[in-house]
Amino acid sequence: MNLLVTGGAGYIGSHTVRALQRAGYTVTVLDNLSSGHAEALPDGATLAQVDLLDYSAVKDTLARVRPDAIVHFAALIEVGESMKEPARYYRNNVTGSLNLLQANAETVKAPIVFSSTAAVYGDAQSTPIPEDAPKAPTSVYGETKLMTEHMLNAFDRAHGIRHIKLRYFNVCGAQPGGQIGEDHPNKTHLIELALLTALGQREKMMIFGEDYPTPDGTCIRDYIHVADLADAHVLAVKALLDGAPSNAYNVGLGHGFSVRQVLDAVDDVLGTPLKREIAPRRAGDPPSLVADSHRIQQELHWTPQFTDLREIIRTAWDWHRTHPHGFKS
Ligand SMILES: NC(=O)c1ccc[n+]([C@@H]2O[C@H](COP(=O)([O-])OP(=O)(O)OC[C@H]3O[C@@H](n4cnc5c(N)ncnc54)[C@H](O)[C@@H]3O)[C@@H](O)[C@H]2O)c1
Ligand SMILES: O=c1ccn([C@@H]2O[C@H](COP(=O)(O)OP(=O)(O)O[C@H]3O[C@H](CO)[C@H](O)[C@H](O)[C@H]3O)[C@@H](O)[C@H]2O)c(=O)[nH]1
Repeated sequence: MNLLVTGGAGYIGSHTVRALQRAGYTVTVLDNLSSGHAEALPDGATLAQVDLLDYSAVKDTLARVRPDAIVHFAALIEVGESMKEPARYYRNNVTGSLNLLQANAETVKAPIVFSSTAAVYGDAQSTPIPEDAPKAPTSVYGETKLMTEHMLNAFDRAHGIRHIKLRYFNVCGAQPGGQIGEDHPNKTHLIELALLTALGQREKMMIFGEDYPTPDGTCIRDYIHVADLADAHVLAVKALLDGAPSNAYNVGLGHGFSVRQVLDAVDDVLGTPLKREIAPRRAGDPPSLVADSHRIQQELHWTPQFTDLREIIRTAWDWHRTHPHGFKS
């Protein structure tokens, strides 16, 4: 079976491409390498260096590869940046996704697994958050993902193209063995920044807000290991290829950790405390996002292997200390 993976040269994509290959799929990656790395691709994966904003190139790639299913990761991903540069986010994430959906509808009509996000829920009214909770993104990034979800629904209704939306919570860690890991050009993710601070590349860790309505005043998130998330994609692809109807699944562990608790866990793994400073809130950040992931566990039989935050951080640390400058190390 042939798969097209958009954004497969990125952090989550490159882990998932490997998991899909291990499950027996042949993978072509469509990526413009704006934040991904050709070096992150494993042997056997073919790279089509194409921008999703180039409609005819996307359509040509689909017509040539003729995938049985598509996994769609390609996007800009930063909550804070999306508030400052909304046009770039709407164009890349919404128009880019629309190009993919329309080109697919005009060619192979392959089912799609889509990278959605906990950010579609915004300020959640209850926690943990089930899939049918109200969607009210607090960031442009979250809005672009919710708009893409709506487009997927419309293409199912109009063209019978099925999809699975995977709403990831906070993805972290690295493939055990230290060969690939997180290397975003702009470093914004909490754990990646903390570990780069430990390597001396940053002076201190900033805590963005300590006046949130949470027990210690800092934001709460649900941290999931990238290898477990990659497995969720393999299960979603299999389900679609077996004829499953469209659906949405949260992917998280169901445990919330505050920014302070995450930094405490990083200190434990490093065996030494990082310097911390309180900074103002970052625009667009909801106070708490914790997943109710029962649906994917029950329906797709997803079972996370990494359930201990310190163990997850240790896998990320193995990657960063052996690749202090990412793929350029
Ligand atoms: N990292 C997280 O914690 C997290 C959480 C929830 C959802 N997500 C979603 O998961 C997906 C992957 O995230 P990631 O952390 O691996 O990010 P990433 O930046 O490492 O990967 C994104 C990939 O998409 C490519 N890309 C971006 N725009 C493109 C375009 N117009 N055409 C072709 N390729 C393009 C980039 O070059 C990159 O390889 C994204 O859709 C993101 O929104 C990530
Ligand atoms: O130096 C830092 C970096 C982050 N934070 C805080 O740590 C928490 C986590 O921030 P991240 O940037 O690591 O992750 P986000 O929750 O902002 O976003 C991530 O998870 C979301 C889903 O929950 C989205 O999908 C998004 O793509 C992905 O980047 C937030 O409260 C943030 O304000 C800090 O205090 N200091």
